[in-house]
Amino acid sequence: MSKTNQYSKIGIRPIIDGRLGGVRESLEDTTMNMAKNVAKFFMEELRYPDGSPVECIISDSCIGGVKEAADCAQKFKRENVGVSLSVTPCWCYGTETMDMDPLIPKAIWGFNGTERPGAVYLAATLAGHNQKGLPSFGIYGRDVQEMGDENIPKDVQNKLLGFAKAGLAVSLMREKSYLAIGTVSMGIAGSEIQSDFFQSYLGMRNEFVDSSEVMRRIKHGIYDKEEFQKALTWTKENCAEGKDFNKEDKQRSREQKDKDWEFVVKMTLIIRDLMEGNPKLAKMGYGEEALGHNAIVSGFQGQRQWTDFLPNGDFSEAILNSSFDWNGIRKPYIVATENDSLNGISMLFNHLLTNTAQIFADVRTYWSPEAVVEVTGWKPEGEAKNGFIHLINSGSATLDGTGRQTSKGKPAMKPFWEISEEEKKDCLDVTTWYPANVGYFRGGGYSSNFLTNGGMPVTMCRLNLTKGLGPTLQIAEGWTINLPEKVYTILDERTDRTWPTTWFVPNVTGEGAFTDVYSVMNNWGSNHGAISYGHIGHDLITLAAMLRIPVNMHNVDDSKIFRPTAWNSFGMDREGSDYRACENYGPIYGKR
Ligand SMILES: C[C@H](O)[C@@H](O)[C@@H](O)C(=O)CO
Ligand SMILES: [Mn+2]
Repeated sequence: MSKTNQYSKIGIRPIIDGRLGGVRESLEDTTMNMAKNVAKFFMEELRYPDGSPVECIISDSCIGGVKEAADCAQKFKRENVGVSLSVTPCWCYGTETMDMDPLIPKAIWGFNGTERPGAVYLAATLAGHNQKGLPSFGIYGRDVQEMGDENIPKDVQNKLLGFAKAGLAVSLMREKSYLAIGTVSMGIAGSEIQSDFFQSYLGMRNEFVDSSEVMRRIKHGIYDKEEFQKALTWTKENCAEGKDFNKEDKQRSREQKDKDWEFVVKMTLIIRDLMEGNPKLAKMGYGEEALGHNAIVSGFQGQRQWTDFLPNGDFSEAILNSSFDWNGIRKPYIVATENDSLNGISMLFNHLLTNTAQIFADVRTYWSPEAVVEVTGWKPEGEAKNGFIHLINSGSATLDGTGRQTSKGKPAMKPFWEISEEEKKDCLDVTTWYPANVGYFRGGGYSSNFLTNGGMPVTMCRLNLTKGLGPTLQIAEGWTINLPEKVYTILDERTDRTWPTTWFVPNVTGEGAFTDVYSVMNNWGSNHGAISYGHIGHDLITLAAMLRIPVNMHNVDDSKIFRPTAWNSFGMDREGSDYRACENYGPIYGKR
C-alpha cells in the first residue's frame, strides 16, 4: 500500500507524575501498562474499512512534562496519528502534559483508583482543555478499581470505543475527496456541492468531473478489458433480469437491452476507477486516469442530462455500494445517487462508524394505519400498528440492504469480512434487475428491486445545510419491518415496482419530532436518508460533536450520549448546549 493510503493510527499517551526520586519510578510500569492494555483492547476491537486491525502507537516514554509531551507529538506526526488518547492512573501536571494539537480528536482516561488521584488529573486537564479551546472527551469509570488492575471496566470500554470509532472516522475522511460526477440532479440542493462545508467541517476536498468523462472512457475503451469480460460474465450469471413493465411500444429491443448490460457494467468499472484509480490503466498508457481522485465517497448525477439518453446509474451505484461484485466479497464503495452530496456524507458517516454498506433512499411515504386499511383492507398490527415509512429510490441502495445476511441468527448487514459466500448469494438471488422505467429514464438501464427483510435494527441519518446556521445532523433509530405479502404488493405497485423497498419504523418517544411515526417523516430535512445497520445514533452524536455539527433531532437515550466535556459549560439542556458549543468552536478546519 502506498504511503498516502495508509490509515491513520490511534496514539496513546501515558501520562505520569514527573517527580523523580520515588514517585515517578513507582508509577512507570503501571502507567505504561495502562497504555499497552488499552492499545491491545483497541487492536482487538476495532478495524479499518479494509478489515485490518486498527493500529495504535504509544509514546516512547511516559509523559511527565512538556519535553516528553513534545517528543510524543513529534512521534505522532511521523506515525500519522489521527486520534489521541491520554491515560493515567495518577496525578500529573495538566497543561504541561496535555495534547495541544487542535486538529486531532482527543480524550483522557483518568483511572478510578484512589491511592493515586487519576481522576484529579482528568478534571484538572479537562479544565485546561476547556480554558484553551481544545475540547476533549473525559473518561472516568464509575467504580473504584485496584491499582494495577488491568481489566478495563465495561463502562470505560464503551466510552473508549465510542470515542475511538468517531475519532477514526474524523481522521479517515480528512484529506480525502468527494467526487461529483456531473452536477445538480433535478434541482436537488444536496447536489449543489458546497465546497466550503466540505473543507471547513470535514477537512475534505471536492473533485468534479463532467459526466462526459464516463462517456469518453467508454468510447475510448479506458477500462480494464479483462476485468470487463469477467464482470459481464458474472453479471449475466448473478443478476437476474426482470420483466419489462414499460408499455410495449416504449420497450427497448432485446439487442438494445443486451448492449445496455455491457454499458452499465463498463460504467461501474469507470466510476470505481474515477474514485480510487486503477494501476491497470497505467499499463494501458493512461497514467493520469490510473491515479483516480482520492475519493472516499462519490455521487453520480444521472438524472437528467445523462439518463435522458443513456442507461441510468442504478446498476453501478447499487453494485458499488454493495459488499461484493465479480471480484468477490469486498469493501463497499460509497456512492450517492442523484449526486446528493449531503446524503453521500451521511452514508460516509454511517459507513466509517460501522464498516458496513449503506442504503440510500428517498423518504417517500408515511403510511398511516388508516390509509393502509383504506388501500389494502388490512389493519396494521404489531410493529406496524402506528404506521410506517416507505424508503425507496432507484439506484444507490446496497444489495446488503436485502437483509439476507445474519448475525446471531437475525437479519443483518455486516462488515464485508464477516459475510459468507452463501449470504452473498442470497443477497443477489433475491434481487431482480428490471429494465428501467423509461418514463423517468429515457436511456434505459436496469434498476435493482428487492424487499428489505424485517427485523433489522437500523439508523437513518441525514446531514442538512441551513443558511445562517450551517450544517445539522438528524438521526432516527428504528427497525425494518415485514408486511403481509399482499399488502406489500399493493403498496409497492402504487409506487415504483422496479425499485428496492425498505419498510421503516422509527422508535418513537411521544415527544417532539419523535411524537409518532408521522412526525419523524414530517420532520425529515430532505428527500433522502442514509440507512445503516445497527443502532448507532450515539456514535453519530459523538462524531457530530467532534465535527462541531449540532444534532437537531435524535431518539437516542440520554445515558448513551457522549460529547466533549466542554459541552457541559454550555448548559444543562443537552440540545441547547450542543448548538451553543458547536457555534462557539466553529468548524475544526474553518480557519485553515
Ligand atoms: C425517478 C425519479 O426522478 C426519482 O429519482 C425521484 O423520485 C427521486 O429519487 C428524487 O430524489
Ligand atoms: Mn432520490
